[in-house]
Amino acid sequence: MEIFKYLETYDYEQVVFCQDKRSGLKAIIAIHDTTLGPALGGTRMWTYESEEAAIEDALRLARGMTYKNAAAGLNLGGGKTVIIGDPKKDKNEAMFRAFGRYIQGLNGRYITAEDVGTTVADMDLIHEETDYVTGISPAFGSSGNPSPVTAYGVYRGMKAAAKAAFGDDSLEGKVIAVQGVGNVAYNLCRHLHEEGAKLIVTDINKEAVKMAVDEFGAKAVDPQDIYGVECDIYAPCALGAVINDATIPQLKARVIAGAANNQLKETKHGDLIHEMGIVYAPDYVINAGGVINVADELYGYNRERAMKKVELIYNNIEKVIEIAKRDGIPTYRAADLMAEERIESVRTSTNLYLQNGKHILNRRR
Ligand SMILES: NC(=O)C1=CN([C@@H]2O[C@H](COP(=O)(O)OP(=O)(O)OC[C@H]3O[C@@H](n4cnc5c(N)ncnc54)[C@H](O)[C@@H]3O)[C@@H](O)[C@H]2O)C=CC1
Ligand SMILES: O=C(O)CCC(=O)C(=O)O
Repeated sequence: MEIFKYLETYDYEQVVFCQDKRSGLKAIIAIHDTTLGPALGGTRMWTYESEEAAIEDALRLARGMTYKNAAAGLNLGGGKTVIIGDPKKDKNEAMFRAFGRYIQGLNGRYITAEDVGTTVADMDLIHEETDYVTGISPAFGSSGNPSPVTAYGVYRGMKAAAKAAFGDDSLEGKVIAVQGVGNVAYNLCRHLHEEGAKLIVTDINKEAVKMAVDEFGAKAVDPQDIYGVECDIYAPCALGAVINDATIPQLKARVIAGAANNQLKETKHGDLIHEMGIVYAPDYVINAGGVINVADELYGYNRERAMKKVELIYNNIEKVIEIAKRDGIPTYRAADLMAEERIESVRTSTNLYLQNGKHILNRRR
């Protein structure tokens, strides 16, 4: 990988490699863009096939956070961390504390939170060493696990996408194929079940599937079969790149709306599903509930205020669909335009010199 060429192409600011051999920490912090404010994005712990795959994931996810935070109207830039390792076997206190010290060393340029493979308990350990962490225990006056809030945002966004496809935002009786029944999707399934949707689920974790079958009357299918099931809505809620050359020909859904980050393998796949008339709720717009929730901690966490902002994901998805219709472009492109326009407008206003400008974290202390 020609790293500087890649950084230049997508305009990344900074990449930090963190190594601590006593605890086994191997982490990559990627900071994409801090025009709007400090880079906020979670920490993913995963067993990567190669170091290159880990770097690529960190970079892609960090850039996604720039767009997610901008589109959600947050005064935050985009960043993300990946820790290379097995979240079931390789975690220890020293690892997260060492990682916390690396974050502290960035002096507020990057703020972390949970992502796949990390938990509130891990954030609490990071918090021993740095202020620049969100999603810590409610006992610290914090917001806790962001997943249920992300799920609520996905549910709201799915309704807006359903309205565009079916003329009505009710999900009652709709058949919804949910891929991955993890922290977010379990909570999403609960909302969908409560509204009377019929669920088809899959997961590589059999216990997760069993829970959805037992609690929500879901029908279970094997992981490779989820793409081709007869359904109204496909909700990708596991890992990324699931909308690709191999899966698109199998899809029967009229709507794609799910929690996973980086759902499109490449932008051409966003063009393809647009041509097929599928209403795609762009991943980083619909799954912003978690970051909206953790970002509220920077103002002194208020659950009610955070949930009100998350409700607006419905309106944001409607807005993206409107821009797409107006300009005759796919929704993923409309979302990018919305985010890019906001970043550019703020970049222009920050040209004005201001001594000791107001900093978002000042409000927290
Ligand atoms: N947790 C949050 O608040 C947020 C999560 N996201 C994204 O949403 C997605 C899900 O996140 P979480 O629920 O927190 O993660 P999770 O790790 O709790 O759940 C993911 C689930 O997907 C399953 N899975 C993995 N590979 C699979 C495959 N090939 N087929 C079927 N199932 C598979 C796993 O067994 C697991 O149950 C991720 O892409 C994450 O980045 C995005 C925004 C916020
Ligand atoms: O929701 C979170 O835990 C933090 C933000 C984030 O990393 C994400 O939205 O992917």
